[in-house]
Amino acid sequence: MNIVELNELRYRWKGQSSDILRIPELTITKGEHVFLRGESGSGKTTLLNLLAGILSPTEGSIKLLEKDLSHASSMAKDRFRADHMGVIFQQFNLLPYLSVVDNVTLPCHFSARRKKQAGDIQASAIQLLDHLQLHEGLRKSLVTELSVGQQQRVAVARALIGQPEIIIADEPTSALDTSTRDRFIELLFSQAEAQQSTIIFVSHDPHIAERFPRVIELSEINEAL
Ligand SMILES: Nc1ncnc2c1ncn2[C@@H]1O[C@H](COP(=O)(O)OP(=O)(O)OP(=O)(O)O)[C@@H](O)[C@H]1O
Repeated sequence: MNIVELNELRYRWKGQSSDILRIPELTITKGEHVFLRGESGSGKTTLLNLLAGILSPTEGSIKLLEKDLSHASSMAKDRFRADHMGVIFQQFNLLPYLSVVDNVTLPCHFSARRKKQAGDIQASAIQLLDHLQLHEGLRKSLVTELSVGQQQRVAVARALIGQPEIIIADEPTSALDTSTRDRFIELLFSQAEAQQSTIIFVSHDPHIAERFPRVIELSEINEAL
């Protein structure tokens, strides 16, 4: 099954005279772990935002799970993201006034599908946090009391809860030391494999790229560069 299908995709920022992205074709299939590589400013985050439905293509189509979402309303895209995507961005977008566990269970409050798949959402959050080796004593803490590396793990648990089909991660390991980074990747992979999720991962770290079975060089698929 194709999880992502791009066709003749173009994206141009408002006020710019040229496209930042022009991708004739890209297909990512179920369960693939894909690493997206490219120079700073080449459009990696822009592409992830298009996939996540935060931006809309200037031209062309984006199909996710075989549904064409290019011209869907923002509400429909928000719904789709809540139901089918776990997103980890550079700024983790954790809610400062909620505890660690409540941040992790958040997607289940926006998506009945994710809630159903998680089952007991508190237990599911705790299980994910345990897998990610977040100290038990921190579960009830506010996320503002956590180190950046600990916050990254909370963001990962939140992305994985309720078994979304697509995990999108933009530089999620930038604040981790090498051993925590390696453990983080192991856990992301094993969790994604257990739930058959597709991963699309952006990072500047060449050691992480080595771990991915498929590396996409943005310059090779993007004719706008
Ligand atoms: N909100 C915006 N409005 C206008 N231009 C933008 C906006 N966000 C990004 N850009 C431009 O789009 C281009 C691609 O940016 P993007 O963040 O996608 O690159 P990137 O490959 O993720 O870079 P990095 O590796 O440094 O994070 C840059 O030239 C940037 O200036």
